[in-house]
Amino acid sequence: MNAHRTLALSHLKVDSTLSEARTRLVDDVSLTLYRSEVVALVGASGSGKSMTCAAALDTLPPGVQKVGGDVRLDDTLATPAKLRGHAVASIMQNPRSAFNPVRSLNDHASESFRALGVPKRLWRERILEAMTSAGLEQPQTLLKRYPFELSGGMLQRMMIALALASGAPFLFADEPTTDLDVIVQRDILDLLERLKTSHGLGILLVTHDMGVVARLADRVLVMAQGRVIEEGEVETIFHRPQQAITRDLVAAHLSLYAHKEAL
Ligand SMILES: Nc1ncnc2c1ncn2[C@@H]1O[C@H](COP(=O)(O)OP(=O)(O)OP(=O)(O)O)[C@@H](O)[C@H]1O
Repeated sequence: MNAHRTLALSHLKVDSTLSEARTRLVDDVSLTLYRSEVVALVGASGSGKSMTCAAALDTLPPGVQKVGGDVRLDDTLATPAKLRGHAVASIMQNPRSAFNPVRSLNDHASESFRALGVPKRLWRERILEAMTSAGLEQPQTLLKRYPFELSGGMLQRMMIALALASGAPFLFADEPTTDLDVIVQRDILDLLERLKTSHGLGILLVTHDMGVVARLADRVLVMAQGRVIEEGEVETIFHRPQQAITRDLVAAHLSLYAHKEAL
C-alpha cells in the first residue's frame, strides 16, 4: 500500500454545461481525508455528493465539467490519473452493475492489475490475500466464478477486495450498502470498519442514510445545493446540529429509529 497520509480536496467547483446558462452543481467544496478514518458526505438526493467524488477523480459524466479546485496527496498536487486506482479506489452502490457478467472474477482482477501496471507475478497472491481480507472464503475457487453466480453481498465484498488489491490508501464508497438486505448491510459496514483499522484505509462515505453514518463515520460533512453547509465530529452532528437541514436529517433518522439509541 502506498504511504500517503492525507487526501485533500480543495475548492472543487463543478458546472452543468448542458444549457447555455451554466448551473453550479458543486460549489467550492473542500475536505481533507486522513488514513484510518471515515468521513461521511451526507445530504439530500441531488445535493452534489457524488459529483464531488467524480470531480476529484475526473470521472464526471458528459455535460458536466470541473471548473475549479484541485486535489492533493500530502500537500502535493495530484493528477486524476495518479489518484484513480493508485491512491483512491472506489466502490459503488450496485456491485452487480460494476462487473461484466460474462467475465470471471479472475478476469476482473487481471484487468485491474494490468491497468494499474502491477507486475504479473504478484497478481495471484495479491488478489487471494485481498479476497481473504474482504471476508471471501475459498478465494481460489471463487476466482473461477462469474458475477451472475454470486450474491450482491459477495460481489460487494469482491469490489472491496479489488480496492484492497490495488493498494490504494483511500476509498470512495458511494452508497455501498443501499442495494443490500439489512443483514448483508451490517456485515459490509462491519467489514469497512475493520479495514479502516487493519489496512489504515481513509474512507469517504457517500450516503443519505444517517443510520450508516452513525454506525461508521468519524466525521461528517453535510451538503445542500452543492455546498458544504455544516461539518463536525459525528457525535456533534447528531447531538448538536447547527443547521436546519442537518437537524432535519437527524430528526428523520430518529423518527425511524426512535426506539433505539441514535448514536
Ligand atoms: N449527467 C448529468 N448532467 C447534468 N446534471 C447532472 C447529471 N447528473 C446529475 N446531475 C445533477 O447534479 C446535481 C448533483 O448530483 P449528485 O449526483 O452529485 O447528487 P447526490 O447528492 O450524489 O445525490 P444522490 O444521493 O441522489 O446520488 C443534481 O442536481 C443532479 O440533478
